[in-house]
Amino acid sequence: MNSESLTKIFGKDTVSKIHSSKVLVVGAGGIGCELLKNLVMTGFHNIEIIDLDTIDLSNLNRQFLFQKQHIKKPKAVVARESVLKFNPNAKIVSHFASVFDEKYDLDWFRSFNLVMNALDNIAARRHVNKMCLAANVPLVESGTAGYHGQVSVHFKDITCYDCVPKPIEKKTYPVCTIRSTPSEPIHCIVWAKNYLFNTLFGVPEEEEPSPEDNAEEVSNLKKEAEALKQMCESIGKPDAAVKVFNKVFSADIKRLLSMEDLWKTRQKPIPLEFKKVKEFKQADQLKFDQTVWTLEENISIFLQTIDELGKLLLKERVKDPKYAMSFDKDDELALNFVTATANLRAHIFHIEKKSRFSVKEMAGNIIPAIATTNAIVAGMMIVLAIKVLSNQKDQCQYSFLAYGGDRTHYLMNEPLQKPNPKCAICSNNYVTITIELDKPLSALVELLREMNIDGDLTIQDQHRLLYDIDFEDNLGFSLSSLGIKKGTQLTITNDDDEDSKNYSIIAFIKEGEPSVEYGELKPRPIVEPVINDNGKREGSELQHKNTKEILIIGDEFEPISLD
Ligand SMILES: Nc1ncnc2c1ncn2[C@@H]1O[C@H](COP(=O)(O)OP(=O)(O)OP(=O)(O)O)[C@@H](O)[C@H]1O
Ligand SMILES: [Zn+2]
Repeated sequence: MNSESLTKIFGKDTVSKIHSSKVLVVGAGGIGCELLKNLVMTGFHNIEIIDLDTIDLSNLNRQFLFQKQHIKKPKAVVARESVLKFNPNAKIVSHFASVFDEKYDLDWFRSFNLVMNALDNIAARRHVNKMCLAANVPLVESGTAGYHGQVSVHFKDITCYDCVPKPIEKKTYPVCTIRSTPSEPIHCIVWAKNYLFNTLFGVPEEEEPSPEDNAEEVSNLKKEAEALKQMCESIGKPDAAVKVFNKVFSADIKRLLSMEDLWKTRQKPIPLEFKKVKEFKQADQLKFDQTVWTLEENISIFLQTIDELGKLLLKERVKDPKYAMSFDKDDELALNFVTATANLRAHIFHIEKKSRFSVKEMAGNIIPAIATTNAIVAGMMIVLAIKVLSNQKDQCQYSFLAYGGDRTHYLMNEPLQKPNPKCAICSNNYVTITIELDKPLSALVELLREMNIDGDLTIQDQHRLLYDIDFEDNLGFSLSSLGIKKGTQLTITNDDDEDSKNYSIIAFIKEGEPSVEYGELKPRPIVEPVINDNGKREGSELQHKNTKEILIIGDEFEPISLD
C-alpha cells in the first residue's frame, strides 16, 4: 500500500510511527508468514525475523511465502527474500537461529520498538515474554489451533504472558481401557503406539505388581512378562511377525475373554486367527493414505512392517545394543505399523477402523492448521501493533476466535487486565548490573547494598546458590570463576524486616564500569506456600516470604564448590 493510502486510513502521525518503528517477528511459520506480509504491506520497513527451522513440504499449503524449491532452506531467510518482493526498499534482517540463543541478549531486544510472537510452543513464548519485560518492549502475542485463535498484548503494568497459568493438556486414558476394554478408535491407536510399538521396538513400559495385586495377578504379570520377552527376542527373525500376531490378536484376546466379568455389559471381542494373506503392494498414495484399509490389507501391512522395523532395529543394535526406536508420526514405516495394528485391534473389539491419515492426526495429537485462522490472527496482530505504537494502549483489547458450542460470535474481545500480583515473572524487578567480571562476588553484593537492598541476601544463578547468609564461601571468588558472564541472569532476593522492602530481582549481567540500571523497585508479593495432601509443597514457581524458600520448588539446588 502506498504512503498516501496508508495516511488516509491511519492518519499522518500513525504512519510516521509505522515508518520509524523497528519490529521483531519471532517465528516464520503459519502465523509468521501472514504477519510478515501484513507488516510490509502496512508500511513497516524495519523488520528482523528469527526462526530456527527449515522449510518442510507440509508447510507449503499455508506458509505461502515458501515454495517447493525452498524445501530444506531456512524459513527466516526465505521469508525475508519473499517478503522483500512486496517492498524491495524495506530493511529486513533474517536470523536462522533459536531465540533462546545467548546472542539474542537484552540489548538486542532493547533495539526493537515492538516484538511480535508467531510461535508454536510455550517455552519460547515464555522466554520472549521475560526478555520483553526485562527490556521494557511491548509484546504482541498470538496462537492458533484449528479454528481457535487468540491475540494478546503485553507491556509494563499489563498482564504478562505468564500472568495466566498455562494448562498443560495431556489426554490420558485409564490403563484398563487401553489394555483390556477399548471402545473407541483412539484407545486402539494409543495401544498400538504406546504399548505394542514400544514393547517391540522401543523402551517398554514396566509394569510392576502393585501391593493390592493378589497372588494370581502377580503370577499372571510374571507369565505375561515372560511371554513378552520371548516375543521381543524373536523380533528381526523370519517368524516374528506371525508370533506377535498370534499372541496379541489371538492368545491375549482369549485370555481377556476368560475374564467373564469384563463382558457382562460389553460386547465380547472376537480373537483373530492367523491366515495367510496376499502381499500388499501400494499403488495409489492418496488412496493408501485416505481410505480405510481392508482386513486383509491391515494383516499384510502389519506383517510387513514388523519385518522391516525388526530388521532396522537389529541393524542398529549391532552398533548400540541398547538402541530403541521411538514413534514418530512422520516415519512412514512406524505410522503404517501403528495404523495396521490399531485397525486389527479395532476389528477384534468391533470398533470403527481409521485411515492412515486419521491415525496420523490422532497419534500425533495433531490439530490441523487452518490458513484462514492464521490470516485472521495475523490481521488482528497488526491492529494491536498500530495501537501500541501510536500510544493508544488504552484502546488495546485481547481478541479470541472461538468456534462451536452455543457461541453466536466467532470473534470476541476482552479488555486488558492488570498484572496478576502473584505472577512469578512480572512481579520480578528486572535490572541490568554492569560490573567487571574479574571482581569478586563481594563487589556485586556491595552494588546491591548501594541499591538499598537490605536484610539477608540470596543470590542464585539458574539452579545454583551462589550466596546467602549461611553460604558465604564464594564471596572472595571472581565472578568469572563462578561462571558468571555477559548475559547471565541472576536471581536476587532479600529478607528485610519490612515486607515492603523485600524484593525479587532478575539481574542481567553486563561487563564494564560498575553501575546498575533499574526503575522503582516493587516489593515481592507475599505468597503462602500451598501444601498438598501429602504434606509436601506443591510445585510452584511462586516465591515465598522466607527467602530461603525462594528457589523454584521441586528443583534441587546445591551450593557450587570450587575445589
Ligand atoms: N525457539 C525458537 N526460536 C525461533 N523460532 C522458533 C522457536 N520455536 C519455534 N519457532 C518457530 O516458530 C514457528 C511456528 O510456526 P508454526 O506453528 O506454523 O509451526 P510449523 O512447524 O511451521 O508448522 P507445523 O507444526 O504445523 O508443522 C516455526 O517455524 C518454528 O520453527
Ligand atoms: Zn505476569
